Amino acid sequence: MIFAANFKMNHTRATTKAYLDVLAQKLVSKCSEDRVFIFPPATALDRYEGDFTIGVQNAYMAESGAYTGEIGLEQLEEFGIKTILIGHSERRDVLGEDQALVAEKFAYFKAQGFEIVYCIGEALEVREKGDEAVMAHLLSQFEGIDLSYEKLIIAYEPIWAIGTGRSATTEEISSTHASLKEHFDRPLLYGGSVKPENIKEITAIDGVDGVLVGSASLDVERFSEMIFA
Ligand SMILES: O=C[C@H](O)COP(=O)(O)O
Repeated sequence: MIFAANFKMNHTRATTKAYLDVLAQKLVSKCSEDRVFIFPPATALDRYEGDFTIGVQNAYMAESGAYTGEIGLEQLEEFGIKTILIGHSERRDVLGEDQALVAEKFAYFKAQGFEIVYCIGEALEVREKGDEAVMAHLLSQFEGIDLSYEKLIIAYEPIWAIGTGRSATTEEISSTHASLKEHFDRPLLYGGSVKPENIKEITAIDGVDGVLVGSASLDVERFSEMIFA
């Protein structure tokens, strides 16, 4: 099982270090088959000791250059970062990344051999149109994406479940994951209001290979509770 924490724009360099010091101790007794990813804010990127992988939430598709405000390969290499989130709904809807840009980022970091957690998800108005509309939308988010890439992990995150405290139902997760898995043979995570109270139910669903957690990952005790649930 994969447990991924996306801090988004939360935590500082100091609080991330304190968090990871505690997490590293807890993960000494982690199940060997499980993997833990932490995506902290860019200011907290560093080399840390512990049985987890540090990933970057976003980066520009270049080694370095005149890209004000961005970080690229040169900055990631300083800390040995080789894992990246791409296509998160907040990058798409809040920061305005269209499918063409998301696919360009994917191609660049794939070429650099990065492990990529690629995010897809539909808005409530799409969900309300039914399963066919949901799948049509989700599959459109694979345009330009190599689904056979061996370092690809996919995260299905219904936008209407992100940060709302209301996750998708077991049936919604099960049916959507089953339909998605007809299109690729890669690990598929669920994200959207995952928390200690629902982690067991969600990770027990066939077709769920792990979770991508936002809000409930910000506290190391709650995130650890999910890993050891
Ligand atoms: O990347 C994480 C997802 O956006 C889920 O966030 P959430 O757990 O706060 O709903």
